Parts: sequence; C-alpha cells; structure tokens
Amino acid sequence: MTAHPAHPADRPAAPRPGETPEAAHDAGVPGPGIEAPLFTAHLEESLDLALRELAGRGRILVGLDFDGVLAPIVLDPRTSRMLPVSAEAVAGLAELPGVDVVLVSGREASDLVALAGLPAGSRVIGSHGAQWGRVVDSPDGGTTLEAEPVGLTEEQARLRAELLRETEALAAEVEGAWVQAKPAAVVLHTRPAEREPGERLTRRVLDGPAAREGVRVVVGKEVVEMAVLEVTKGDALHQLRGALGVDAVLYAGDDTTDEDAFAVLGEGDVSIKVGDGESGAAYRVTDPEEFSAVLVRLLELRQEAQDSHL
Ligand SMILES: O=P(O)(O)OC[C@H]1O[C@H](O[C@H]2O[C@H](CO)[C@@H](O)[C@H](O)[C@H]2O)[C@H](O)[C@@H](O)[C@@H]1O
Repeated sequence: MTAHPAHPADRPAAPRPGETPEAAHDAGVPGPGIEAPLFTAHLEESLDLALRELAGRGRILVGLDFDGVLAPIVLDPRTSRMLPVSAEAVAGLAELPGVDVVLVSGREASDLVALAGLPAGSRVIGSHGAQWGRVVDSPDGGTTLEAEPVGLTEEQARLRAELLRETEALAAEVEGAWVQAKPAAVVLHTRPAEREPGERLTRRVLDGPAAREGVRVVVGKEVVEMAVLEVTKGDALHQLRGALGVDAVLYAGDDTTDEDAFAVLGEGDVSIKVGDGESGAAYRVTDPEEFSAVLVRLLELRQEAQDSHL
C-alpha cells in the first residue's frame, strides 16, 4: 500500500511515479508492545519524513476522527469498531510523555468512549465540537467519561425537536433510512436505503428541515447532519491546541467535516485525508487499514525520539 499526498484538486490514488520499495519505509513494523499488523504498508517518503519531524517535537497533539479513520465505515454505526492495530497504537501514543490524544467526531462523546475503549487521559470532542470530555479512571477499576453536558437555549432545543419530528416523518417514507437524535443535532442516515430513494430523500431533507434558519448543515458520507449549534471540528481543534500549548498537531479525517480541522493546521503540523474525495489535507492514505500503519509508525518514531533524549 502507498500513501499519497492529498491536494485540493484531489490527486488520484495511484502510486507515486518512480517510487521504489527502497524509498518507502516499512511502516508495518510494529513498535514495542504492538502485535504485527496483518499487512505491510509502505508509507510515502514525504509522509514518513513529516511523521519523523512531528515525533521529534516537544509536545504534540494527535487528533483523530473516528468513523472512516480508526473504524471502517459500516452499515450500522452501533456495530463500528476500531481496527485492533489502531486501538493499540492509539493507546500506546496516549501513554507516551508529551503526547495528547483526542478523538474528534460527529458522534456523541459517550458513544465515542464506549466504542473506542480509550485509555485514561485521552480526550474526546464529540458532536463536531459541541461536547468536550476526558477519559478518567473510575472507582471500579475501569474508565469513564468526564464531560460537560451540551447546553442548548430554549429556542435551540425547540428547533432540534422540530428538526427531529420533520426529518423522521420524511425518513419514514423510505425503507432503510433512519434518523439519529444527538444532543445538538439531528442526523439523517441513508446508507441502508436504496441509492435513488436515498438521494431523493436527502434532497427533500435539504430543501425542508435543513433549510430552516439557525440550522448548520453538513452533508457527509450518506448522512445529513443538521446542528443547532455553530460549532466546527476546526474551531474545537484550534481551541484545544491553544489550551494545551502543543508544539505541533497531527489530524486525520475522512469526511467533509474534517476539512474544517485541516484548515486550521499550519507549518509543522501534519494533516492526513483517509480515503477518496477532495481535500485540503497535505497527505492521503487509502483507508483505515493503511492509516493504522501511520499510527504504528508515529508511535515507533516517538519512542525512538524519546529514547534518543535519554
Ligand atoms: O466525525 P466522524 O467520527 O466521522 O462521525 C461522522 C458520523 O459518523 C457516523 O456515520 C458514519 O459512519 C457510520 C458507521 O460506519 C455509517 O453508517 C454512516 O453512513 C457514516 O456517515 C455516525 O453515525 C454519525 O453520527 C457521525 O456524525
């Protein structure tokens, strides 16, 4: 597998001209404590170099989208699971000194924590930036989420209730389509529906409830998110990096909402688009499997950088 630079013009997912196996680094080599991935990925040299530079910085923030990045896309979001290699690499990174890990997702923070099994100390930003939380040790020996509830004004709560009612009424007409209620948003899911009825339904929802004043609309992968709060993953990531005072950030995402996060990154940061589609990210990998090799490589490089400072 090969990682490719992403570009606003959406470069095709083909091997780099002239790339040789010698030029590529074996990113499938596991770091200490990580079992060998079932595949060997060759990260593009420029991505490998960027990861090496990032790993050598003082304090770093690793920001990760969940669906389509850590967990492959599936029909039913309740059955999503992180790839085991990614889960181990994320846990390993979270335990290293000077590394902050944050999951940044459209999902609810509690949902993320339940699905991701993150170690204590990890952070979560759910609902596209509306919910901030932290995984902490719980008295029973496990972990739990510590998070502020999402606060809506009366007007926002009313709008959310109306969006839910209207969207559910429209979705009921299309087999397979369903509606997810989130603390600050309503989401239409069309992945399980037939393609044409699903697309017609998406248009009806965009022209109907989504067009209401005060609704922030994001069209993602077979989803239409209608939020009643003005938040973005980019604002949240920017705010968190400032609060932590980190020296550099890695952010990886696969969907439209992740573009806001890529946009707030700068020199010395690393942005990675996972999968197809236009992107402002600097690098691209093909899928969550290939991205797991990026995480393993970052873990390995950070451990190396740490050892060399001993
Ligand atoms: O920001 P993300 O972590 O990427 O979350 C965005 C949405 O992800 C989920 O939906 C997506 O993944 C589902 C499971 O693979 C898939 O069935 C759906 O079609 C995808 O759009 C989640 O269900 C949404 O709530 C998130 O907003």
